[in-house]
Amino acid sequence: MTVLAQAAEVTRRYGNVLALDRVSLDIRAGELVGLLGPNGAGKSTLINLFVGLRRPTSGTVTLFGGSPQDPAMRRRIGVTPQETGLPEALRVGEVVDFVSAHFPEHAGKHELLARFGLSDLVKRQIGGLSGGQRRRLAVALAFAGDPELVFLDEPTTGLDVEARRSLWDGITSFHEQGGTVLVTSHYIEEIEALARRVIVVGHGRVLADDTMESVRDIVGVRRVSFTAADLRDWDALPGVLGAERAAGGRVSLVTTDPDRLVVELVTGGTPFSGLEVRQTTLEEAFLAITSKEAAHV
Ligand SMILES: Nc1ncnc2c1ncn2[C@@H]1O[C@H](COP(=O)(O)OP(=O)(O)OP(=O)(O)O)[C@@H](O)[C@H]1O
Repeated sequence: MTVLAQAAEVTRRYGNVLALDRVSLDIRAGELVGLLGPNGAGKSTLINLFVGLRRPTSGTVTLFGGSPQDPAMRRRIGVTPQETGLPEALRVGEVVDFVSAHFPEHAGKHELLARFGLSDLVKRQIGGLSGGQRRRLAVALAFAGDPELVFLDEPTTGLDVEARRSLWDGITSFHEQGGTVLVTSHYIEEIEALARRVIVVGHGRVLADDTMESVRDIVGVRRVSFTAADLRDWDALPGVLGAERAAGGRVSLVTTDPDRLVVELVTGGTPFSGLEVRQTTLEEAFLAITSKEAAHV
C-alpha cells in the first residue's frame, strides 16, 4: 500500500524537553489511524511535523514522498489543530469559501456542512456559534480542500455525546470514500469508535503500533501491589508483564490475570501484606511492558 506520510527515526526537542524520541511510523493510503496518548506524550508535535509546521531535530519526515514544507504536498492534506481561532465576524459559509479558495479542488460547501451537521448554520456568524459548533466547523474545514490525508488533533474536545457521534460519522464517511486519516485522542473509547490501527505514544516514544484488538487486550491489565520482604521469580507468576519494587518492600506487578496471580501468591506461601488490585492507566500498562527487561525485583 502507498505510504502517504512517514516518520523515520524522528527526534524533536524543545530546548531540553524531549518531545519525540526516535519515532518511526508510516501512514498508508486508506488507513484510519488512531494516535493515542496522555497529555504531553508528543501527539501534537508529531502532527506538526507531518504538516510541515515544525521540523525534526533529527530524523526525516516525508509527506507524499516529498517535504512537508512543500506547498504542493501540503495542498493534498487537511488539518484541524487542537486549537483554532476563526474570525468572529465571518459567517460559516464564508469561512468555508475562504478556506476552500486555498485549494485547487473543493469539497462541495453544502455537502461538507451537511456531513458535519452544520447546514442550518451556513449564514450564522462565527461569533454566534456555540463552542461545540465551532469545533465541528474547525473539523469540517480540514475536509474543505478535498484532501487525500487528514490530520485531526483531538477533534472532539468539548463536544457532547451527540455532537461527538456526528463528528465520528463525518470522519468515517470520508474514510469510507477512500480518505486517509490520522486522529489523536486521550481516550481509547474514541479511538476504538474510529480506528482499526492504534499507535500508542508515551513520553515521546511509540509504545505500541497494533490493531485495536491487541491494544485492548493490553489495556485490560491490572496492577497488583503488596508488601513482601522476599519475592523471587516474580515473572513466573501468572500473566506478569512488568514489575517494580519501591522502598519499604512494596512490590507492584502488572498482570493480565490478577485473580490467578493472587491465588498463586497465597498458595505459594510467600508472606505478604497490604494487597491492592487496581486498573492501570493506558500509559502505565504500556510502560510496564516496555520496561519489563529493565525491571528488578
Ligand atoms: N513550543 C514548545 N516549547 C516547549 N515545549 C514544548 C512545545 N511544544 C510542546 N512542548 C513539550 O513537548 C512535549 C510534547 O508536547 P505535545 O503537545 O506534542 O504533546 P501532546 O501529546 O499533543 O499533549 P496534549 O495531549 O496535552 O495535547 C510536552 O512536554 C510539551 O510540554
